[in-house]
Amino acid sequence: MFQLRFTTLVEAPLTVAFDVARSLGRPWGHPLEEVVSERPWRDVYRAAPGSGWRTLVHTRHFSATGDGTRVEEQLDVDTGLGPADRLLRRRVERAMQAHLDAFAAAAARRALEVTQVVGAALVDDRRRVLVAQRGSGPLAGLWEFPGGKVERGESDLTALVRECTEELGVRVQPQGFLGEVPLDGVVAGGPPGASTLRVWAGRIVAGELVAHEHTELRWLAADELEDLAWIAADRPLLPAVRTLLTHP
Ligand SMILES: Nc1nc2c([nH]c(=O)n2[C@H]2C[C@H](O)[C@@H](COP(=O)(O)OP(=O)(O)OP(=O)(O)O)O2)c(=O)[nH]1
Repeated sequence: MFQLRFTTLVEAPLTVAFDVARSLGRPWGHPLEEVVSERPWRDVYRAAPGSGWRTLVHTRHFSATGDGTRVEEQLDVDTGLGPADRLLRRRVERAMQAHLDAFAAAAARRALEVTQVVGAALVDDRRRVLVAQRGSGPLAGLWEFPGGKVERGESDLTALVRECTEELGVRVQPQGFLGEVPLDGVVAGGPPGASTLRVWAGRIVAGELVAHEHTELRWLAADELEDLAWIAADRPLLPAVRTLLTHP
């Protein structure tokens, strides 16, 4: 019996890392059956009963970070053949390393096809967050984090600073990463994984706030977050914003 763990940081949003991992399969020939699939957070596969393995379970966790998606994998293997486990372990380890390098490269390539939106949860000295009401388009009237689409060749944080200057007339300093949500079908329709929103905490460091593109700007305290008419896709990020405001 042995257990192997691998951690890979992939320069791609969650949905892309998850979908590419699944399309690549695994570096061994034995077919596995899926027992859990929670896109884009987690999946678990195991060798089917009767396949000859006493245990073969492959668990993957995907989590968003400021630098991309962290993929944590665990393999639990028992051939039931004692010493054969040791040989197998070395082979699986080598095969997995090469496989994970290829996975990271493939996911980074696929990420280039995704529309990435960045948002800023800007916090003031009174522990309030700035929210903005969209003025036009299908989401007009709903509230969001200031921000916008990352342009080709631009980093997420460069885009965040640029968008805040364009939309609000201020210079912001991004701080900790707050989270990521899929925007499938929200930005431009498109297939699952076609767009994502990644949000950072931040502060205004220069300039006077002006709503250049939004109908209205508001500063909200933690207990006012829930009642706002948010773009629905943003709601899963609210607990992290609340934590930011209550435990700075
Ligand atoms: N800025 C922002 N956009 C969001 C949020 N939630 C959400 O679904 N979106 C969607 C709305 C839009 O479809 C898309 C962002 O596009 P945008 O039109 O603001 O981007 P942009 O400023 O780069 O505009 P453009 O160049 O396409 O005109 O992401 C959010 O919290 N903030």
